Amino acid sequence: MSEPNSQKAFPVSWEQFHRDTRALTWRLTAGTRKYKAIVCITRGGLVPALIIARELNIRLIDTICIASYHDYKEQGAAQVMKGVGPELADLAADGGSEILLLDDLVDTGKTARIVRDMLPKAHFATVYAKPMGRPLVDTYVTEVSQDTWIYFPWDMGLSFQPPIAG
Ligand SMILES: O=P(O)(O)OC[C@H]1O[C@H](OP(=O)(O)OP(=O)(O)O)[C@H](O)[C@@H]1O
Ligand SMILES: O=c1[nH]c(=O)c2nc[nH]c2[nH]1
Ligand SMILES: [Mg+2]
Repeated sequence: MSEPNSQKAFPVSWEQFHRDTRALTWRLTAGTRKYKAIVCITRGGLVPALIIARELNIRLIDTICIASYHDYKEQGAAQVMKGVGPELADLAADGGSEILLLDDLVDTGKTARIVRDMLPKAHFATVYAKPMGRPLVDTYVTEVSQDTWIYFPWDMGLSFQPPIAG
């Protein structure tokens, strides 16, 4: 879903994102699965990848680079610009059972579907999830409604807020 159609705003600070991503890591460690590598979906997945790699002491990190083209009303075609690199070929060979796949959020599930097709056995985790994409995610922290736009700290800056009473 693209921003102009959304009615509710869910702004996230750096501190909150860090806290929520740590909470995601706790959830991931509750299971018995161990990961040898992280694959993050650029660009939004780069930030949770840093935080989770630090917490889980994972140093093998790769990207899947996807560009989505948005028009005014809805998300357009998505193009995979880069898949997993040759260094991860062995880990990807069985579908990625020892790979942790990360993104900042799942919305319509379009991006998730592409990466799940590429690594069907990887564990796919996001910090936030909207209902349409939620069934495609193995672990997430916070669900927001489909008509909510999540504002990430890297997209925002400090600005004047008009008084609520006008
Ligand atoms: O479930 P979907 O509807 O596919 O939406 C979720 C994707 O959209 C955002 O990325 P975006 O394509 O905006 O690119 P970015 O990560 O480079 O900001 C977000 O980071 C997810 O990757
Ligand atoms: O910053 C963003 N917030 C969102 O809610 C969203 N959904 C898809 N892509 C998104 N990007
Ligand atoms: Mg993204």
